[in-house]
Amino acid sequence: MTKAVLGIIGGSGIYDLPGLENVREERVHSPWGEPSGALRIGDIAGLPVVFLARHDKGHRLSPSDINYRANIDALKRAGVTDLVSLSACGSFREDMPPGTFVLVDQFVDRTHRRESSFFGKGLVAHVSMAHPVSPRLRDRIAAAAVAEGIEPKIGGTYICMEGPQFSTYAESMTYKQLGYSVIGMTNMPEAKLAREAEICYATVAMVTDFDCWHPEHDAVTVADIVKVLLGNADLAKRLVARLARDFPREHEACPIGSDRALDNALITQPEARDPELIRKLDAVAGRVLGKR
Ligand SMILES: CSC[C@H]1O[C@H](OP(=O)(O)O)[C@H](O)[C@@H]1O
Ligand SMILES: Nc1ncnc2[nH]cnc12
Repeated sequence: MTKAVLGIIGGSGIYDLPGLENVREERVHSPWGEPSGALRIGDIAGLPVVFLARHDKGHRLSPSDINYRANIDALKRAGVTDLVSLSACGSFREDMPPGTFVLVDQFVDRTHRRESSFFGKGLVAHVSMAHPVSPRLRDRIAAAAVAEGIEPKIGGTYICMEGPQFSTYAESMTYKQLGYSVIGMTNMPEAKLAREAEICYATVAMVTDFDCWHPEHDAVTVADIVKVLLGNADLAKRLVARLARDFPREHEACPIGSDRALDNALITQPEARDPELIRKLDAVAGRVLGKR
């Protein structure tokens, strides 16, 4: 049996988790570089919870500057089994106006200047991303949301753009016509890396705006986003408190195998593996490399 440890990545507007008790700050040194900031490690109602502010305190880091590999590696080292991403996003759907919490089930990755894998030369691995969100974790988030009086939208596609500029009108119209639901700048490669690290991952995409496609709304600005963000952030913190209270204390096996994603993913023969890369993978792939 593995002990459940809930990880929370706070996005824009979420730089702290007030309900966290017995907190200690830990600066984890990762072989993948510097995480966004110190981990805040504590518990909520007895459940171990680890919080990381994606953009760091004061929103110091832009989406392209975040070291996603170091963040996921640090969370893995802290024992995180289940990871919830709290993320601001724009919406392409009338039925998902600002204030809506969308529990997305798909991602499209349009980022192009980020390290997106722990693997590569010296140890090649191909994990499945067909179903990037862990359904059981998402169901638990949905139940916690409902218990807090939030009516989440279940399912949707989050397109991740590079940013930091918002989309052009033509891009926004294209994404809408392609049937995507929401847009943000951070959940990729985060979700890919969580999968490689065998951490169950789910996103609460909190709508702050209609991007720029909507004929009756002005193009998005940071000032508008911040206004909506603060309300969303308060609700998100309540959601997390409820989720933690009701979370099982033993990690539940993921029905789609997110927590065993490396079982059939490594293709490089043992004799062709790079010992230096294997060393760096001690946390992420320790289960299959025999390091943990
Ligand atoms: C402040 S608006 C744009 C910014 O907000 C979102 O961040 P996060 O996903 O960390 O909540 C979006 O992805 C952009 O980084
Ligand atoms: N419209 C938008 N585009 C990209 N990221 C966002 N984050 C919040 N709103 C966004």
